Amino acid sequence: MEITHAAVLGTGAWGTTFAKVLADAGLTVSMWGRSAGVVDFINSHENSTYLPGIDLPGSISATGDLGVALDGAQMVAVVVPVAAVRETVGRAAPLIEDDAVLLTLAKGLEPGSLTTVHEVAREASELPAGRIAVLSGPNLSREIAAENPTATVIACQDTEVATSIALACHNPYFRPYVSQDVLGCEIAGATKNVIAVAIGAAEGMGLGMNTRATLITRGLAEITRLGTTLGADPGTFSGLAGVGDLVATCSSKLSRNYSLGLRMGRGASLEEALALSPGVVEGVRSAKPVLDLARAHEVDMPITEAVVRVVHEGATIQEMGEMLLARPQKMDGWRIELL
Ligand SMILES: NC(=O)C1=CN([C@@H]2O[C@H](COP(=O)(O)OP(=O)(O)OC[C@H]3O[C@@H](n4cnc5c(N)ncnc54)[C@H](O)[C@@H]3O)[C@@H](O)[C@H]2O)C=CC1
Ligand SMILES: O=C(CO)COP(=O)(O)O
Repeated sequence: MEITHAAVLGTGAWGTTFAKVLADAGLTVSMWGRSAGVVDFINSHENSTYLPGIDLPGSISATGDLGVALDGAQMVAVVVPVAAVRETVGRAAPLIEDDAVLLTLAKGLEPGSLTTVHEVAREASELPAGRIAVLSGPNLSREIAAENPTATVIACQDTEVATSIALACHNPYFRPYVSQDVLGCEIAGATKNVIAVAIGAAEGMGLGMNTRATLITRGLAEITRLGTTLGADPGTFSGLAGVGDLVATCSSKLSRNYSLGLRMGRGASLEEALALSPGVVEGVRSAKPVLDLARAHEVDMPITEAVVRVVHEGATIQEMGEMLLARPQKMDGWRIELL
């Protein structure tokens, strides 16, 4: 199936950037958003609220009417925060064209249900799993909007669907790879945000590159442990959606998760750090669901656990550092696990 017209639900930083990616790949794009002011900005070719300074192509239009946005769309990209996916997809479902495919771009787990975004979208839309794909990778929106080259992963049970979507969003600065490991991509995307909060905090406390490299490496270990226990492909975690996204998110002040940790490491409270964030900080929202999921499957996730203690249980950043360093060493045959 050739996709030439898409709807993008969500007019935040990533939704607007992804609409530009699609437009620069030759599609016409109809965006839907709940804020009339942001819709007007997009129709005047700059989303001054979420993506100031970036000219948007004329092939992007925006509306507050979901039916108008979805009319004729062969692909529906869902780019709202995780907490809004169920409601947004549920409202969109009756209006989605018969053969259209759904693409989810949010990264996190739904609190309470501990469900991945793909699963939430499947439940809310009642579409078969093979018509819902997931996009995840090292995709800091601001860099992509500035047309810095990057790659990503489009994962779907149905490889033909993933390939159609990959062809639709491939442009000179955005290169998609195709995978069937939907679960692995989703677990990688949800968990790296939590690790980024810890790494930002370490940086904010003045710790250096060795600490960062340690936390990235051990973060990847705990992410991979959870993913593979749940049935994901271990290879996903050494690819773009795994280590690729982890490194990007844990190394850039453009990341909201990393920046939140950074501010807290420098002394801000959680509330102060959240108030300064330009958008949703999924690592704070997903930390507890990720830990609950890990505990339900008896998977050890010490860095995630330390973040949960800070963002939900009132521990200080200093206590978080102590929690990680004071962990007893575990002997696993000839190996010593330090974190
Ligand atoms: N910004 C980035 O670089 C990237 C973000 N993501 C993920 O994409 C998702 C969205 O992120 P951003 O666009 O950056 O967030 P954002 O905070 O910049 O924008 C969120 C958008 O969703 C809308 N929204 C929130 N609740 C809503 C609801 N109940 N109904 C309808 N619209 C609602 C807001 O009005 C806003 O337009 C998150 O899960 C994020 O982790 C993934 C990759 C890159
Ligand atoms: O997912 C992202 C990059 O791939 C964006 O990360 P933040 O939500 O931390 O900005």
